[in-house]
Amino acid sequence: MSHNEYVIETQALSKRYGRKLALDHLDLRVPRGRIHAVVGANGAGKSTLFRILLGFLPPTAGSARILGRDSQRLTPEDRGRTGFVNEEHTLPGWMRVNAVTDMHRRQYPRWNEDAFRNVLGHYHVLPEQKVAQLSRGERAGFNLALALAQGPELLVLDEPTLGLDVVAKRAFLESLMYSNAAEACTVIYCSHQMEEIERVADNLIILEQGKLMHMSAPDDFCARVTYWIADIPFKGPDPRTVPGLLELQRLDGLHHYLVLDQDDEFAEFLRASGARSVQSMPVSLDRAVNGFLAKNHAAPTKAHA
Ligand SMILES: Nc1ncnc2c1ncn2[C@@H]1O[C@H](COP(=O)(O)OP(=O)(O)OP(=O)(O)O)[C@@H](O)[C@H]1O
Repeated sequence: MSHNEYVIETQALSKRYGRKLALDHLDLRVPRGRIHAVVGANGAGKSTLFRILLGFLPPTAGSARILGRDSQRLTPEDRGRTGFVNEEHTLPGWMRVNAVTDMHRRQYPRWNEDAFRNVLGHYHVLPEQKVAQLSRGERAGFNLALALAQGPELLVLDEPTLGLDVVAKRAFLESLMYSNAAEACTVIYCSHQMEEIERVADNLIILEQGKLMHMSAPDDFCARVTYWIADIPFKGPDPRTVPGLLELQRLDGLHHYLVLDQDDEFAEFLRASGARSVQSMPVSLDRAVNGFLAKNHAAPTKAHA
C-alpha cells in the first residue's frame, strides 16, 4: 500500500511530557474510508495522538503522517483537507451563527452548502443566535455541520458527544451517520461511549499507555472475549492460574469469569478445576472493552487442561 492509502500513519511515534510517556513507539496505520473508533482508558494518549496528527503538538520521537503529509509540515491547504471537532466545540462565542458560517464559506474552497444545511437541519439553530447562546448539543451540531461542509477527506472527532444528553447524542450521531459528506470521508472518532461505537464504528483501535493493543472490526474484538459461568464447589482455581482472566466474580454461589482469547479448552480447564457445570456466552462491546482495559492484559495465554 502506498502512503496515500493510509489516512493516518505513525512510525515509532513517542511523546514524552517530562517524566510521563504519553505515546510509546506507536505504529498505527488507518486505511482510507469508513469510521474508525479510538478507545482507551483515561490517559491512554488519545488526545495527544490527535494533537500531534493535526500538527498542534510536536512528537518527541518517531513520525506521524496524515493524508500522506508529515503532520509537522502541514500547509493551510493540507489543514483544509481535515475537519476537526472536539469536546469543547471551540467557536467564537461572541459571533453570530451566520457570521461564523460566512467565514467558513470563504475559508474553504470545497465548501458544501447542502452538507451544511443537512446536518444543521437536525438542530434548532437560528442564524441570528450568538454561538455562546447555543446549547451544548446545538454547538456540537453546528461544529459538525461546519466541519463536514468543509468537504474534508478526514474528519477527526475527539469525544464530540461528551456532556451531551441522550437526545443530543443521538441527534449528533444521526447527523453524522446520515450525512453524504461523512460517507465521502474517513472519520476517526475517539469516545468512551461504547454504545455509540457499537453503532457507528467499522474499525476499533484500542490504545493502552500510548501503545496499540488491538485493531479490528468491533465484532472481531468481541469474539476474543467470552463470559463463562461455572458451578464450582469450594474456592475454585487460584485466579493467578486462570488463563486469559480479565474479571472474576462470585455470584449466587457461581463463579463468573470474563476471559480473553480462550476457546473450548477453557471449559476443560474449569472442569479440571472441579466445575460441575460450565456455560459460556458472548459479551457486549462495552463489557469486552472495559474488561480488557481494566485488566491491562498484555500477554494472554491459552488454557491447558
Ligand atoms: N500538557 C501535558 N503535560 C503533562 N502531561 C500531559 C500533558 N498532556 C497530557 N499529559 C499526560 O499524558 C497522558 C496522555 O494524556 P491524553 O490527554 O493524551 O490521554 P487521553 O487518552 O486523551 O485521556 P482522556 O480519555 O482522559 O481524555 C496522561 O497521562 C496525561 O496526564
